[in-house]
Amino acid sequence: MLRYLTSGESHGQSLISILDGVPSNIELNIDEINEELKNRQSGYGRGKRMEIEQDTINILGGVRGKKTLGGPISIEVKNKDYENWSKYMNPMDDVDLESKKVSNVRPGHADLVGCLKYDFDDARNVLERSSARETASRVAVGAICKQILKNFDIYFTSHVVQIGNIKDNNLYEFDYIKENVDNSQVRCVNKDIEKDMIHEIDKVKSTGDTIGGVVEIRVKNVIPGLGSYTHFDKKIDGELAMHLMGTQAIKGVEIGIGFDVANNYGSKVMDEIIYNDEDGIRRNTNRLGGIEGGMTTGEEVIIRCAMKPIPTLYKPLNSININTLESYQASIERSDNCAVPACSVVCENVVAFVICKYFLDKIGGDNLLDLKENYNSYIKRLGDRGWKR
Ligand SMILES: Cc1cc2nc3c(=O)[nH]c(=O)nc-3n(C[C@H](O)[C@H](O)[C@H](O)COP(=O)(O)O)c2cc1C
Ligand SMILES: C=C(O[C@@H]1CC(C(=O)O)=C[C@@H](OP(=O)(O)O)[C@H]1O)C(=O)O
Repeated sequence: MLRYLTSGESHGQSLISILDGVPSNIELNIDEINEELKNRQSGYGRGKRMEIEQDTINILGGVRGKKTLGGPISIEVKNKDYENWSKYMNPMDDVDLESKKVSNVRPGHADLVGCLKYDFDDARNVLERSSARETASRVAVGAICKQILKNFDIYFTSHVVQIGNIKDNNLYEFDYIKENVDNSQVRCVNKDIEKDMIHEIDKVKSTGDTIGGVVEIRVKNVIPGLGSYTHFDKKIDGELAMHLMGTQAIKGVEIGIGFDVANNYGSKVMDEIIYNDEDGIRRNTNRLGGIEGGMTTGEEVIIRCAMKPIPTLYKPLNSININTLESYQASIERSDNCAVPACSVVCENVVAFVICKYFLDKIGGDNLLDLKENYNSYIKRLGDRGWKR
């Protein structure tokens, strides 16, 4: 079973992930993984921290000569900012616990409940781990998963479809999205709407406020039958939602038309099934986003995620000092103003992990050769039943 763990604090030495369950002989392209990390850092609205970090991975185990060995892969992303934080963050030396202490807890963050639950008088002990810095690890893991799936022509893309109330309601082809997202901007493929989004981010920033939005993730060439209807914890939509909701600041996940299923009649929600000799079994529409009964249908997987506005405001919100219980304004050091574009890259890679996990579960194989043979035999069997790739 494909699984991973991440470890590390936002201003600690490194972020570490261990990805276990990758078959052997998968060739890894480090530049492509680093490109994903760069994209996560680049979006419009990011704060000063991104000027310090230049995320790249260092593979510490599980790979030899650019090919996976079948064992756990350990991945390091160094925090450059550690140089500025070592006297507060060193794990095994005495550290300065006072001068960077966070007592004025921030609404919308894990600060308050984290301090109560883990018995801390310093919210730094909470925020270091709850920080979305951890998403760099998830992107590194997802980027490796993408490289596994590339061997089977399964591809991923994502774009920003909403910033605040500015929406891009158009439906685009997968390749059009891939070619037109600009990582240095908002990752909205419609350039006119993107300008409005940038204007909106700037406007909100000038008032000391923050803004959220919606990202869409697409997966192309997924085979039918990833996931299962047989038990709730085998449903792939459930697992996608868990991993995406487990991403910092994601407050809603929709598959296909999502909440709109409730506004429409059944005839406008279901995707009718058709067959012709040339294309095999197909759908004219894909409103249910490529998942039925907890399984992929073979149509494109379409997922949307709502990201809340960044909780740290330059116009600070009212809160309390966790130790004196006096009223204060929430602490602020520095912060992103809008991280929706970054979140699009994160969610895309989070989805890549889940799709890869279910793909390996369905197809099986300790090495790339076995995987390919099993895959071909499944595709052939589906072909005999009328489904064509
Ligand atoms: C890519 C990304 C960047 C983020 N940057 C910041 C930030 O700079 N400042 C901040 O206060 N929150 C930021 N957040 C959001 C917080 O990490 C998140 O809201 C917080 O950990 C509480 O978790 P929750 O929103 O899931 O409840 C970011 C989230 C993501 C996904
Ligand atoms: C470091 C990253 O994002 C951070 C996520 C984050 C938060 O509270 O979630 C707060 C900020 O951290 P800092 O206070 O160090 O500037 C962001 O920069 C990153 O995405 O790599």
